[in-house]
Amino acid sequence: MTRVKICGVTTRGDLETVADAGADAVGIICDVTVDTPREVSLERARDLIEAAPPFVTTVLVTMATDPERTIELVETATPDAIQLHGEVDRDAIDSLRAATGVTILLAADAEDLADADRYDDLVDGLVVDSTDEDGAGGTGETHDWERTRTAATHLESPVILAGGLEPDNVADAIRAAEPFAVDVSSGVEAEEGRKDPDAVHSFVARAGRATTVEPEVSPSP
Ligand SMILES: O=C(O)c1ccccc1NCC(=O)[C@H](O)[C@H](O)COP(=O)(O)O
Repeated sequence: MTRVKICGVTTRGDLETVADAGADAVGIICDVTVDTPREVSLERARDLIEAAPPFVTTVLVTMATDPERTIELVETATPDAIQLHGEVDRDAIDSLRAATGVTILLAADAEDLADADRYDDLVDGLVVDSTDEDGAGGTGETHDWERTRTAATHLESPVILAGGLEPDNVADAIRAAEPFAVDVSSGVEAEEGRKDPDAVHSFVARAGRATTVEPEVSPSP
């Protein structure tokens, strides 16, 4: 079963929608260097993370790279995991892990999977995404899912497929890339920064129904 993360939640109502739809994880975006309607303050991030029900993994998504700041984000907002975008050095990841023990996900540019190889031994998961020149996500752009599948065959870390996914393409993406999880942000929005409940439910249901294994055909009697 492919897991599902719904990213860019900004309100308690949308958090409820995501949990009701049966998503495995929710992403809350905080401290990014790009202008996005999905960014919330650290206080709001902490509030949303506290409000998340049990069994929904909370992921703080950030472009902060300085270890002191990432440690502060984790200690204040107390997410289950942190997702790092942008130029992050290995020592910064080591410091963050040593100080907090938090699960660490790293966004890797789907067009250049060198970072995925370089950080594979250091992180707990790799988000293969269509990032912009600053390393930000939320682009709404798809990439070559077959290439992600090929890369994933030699990566140790679980691969989370992101970038331009939506209810109508998520099942095809899962079949093509065979990821550990899928991640969506703009593809389930009603307007910038607000989720569309129907799209969230449909995305989770279609991801759940998608299978990477061909169904067995019973022999005819
Ligand atoms: O979504 C954003 O606006 C964003 C901004 C800066 C850094 C990361 C961001 N999103 C991270 C995610 O995990 C998104 O779900 C992922 O990039 C996929 O986005 P989309 O293509 O819109 O589904």
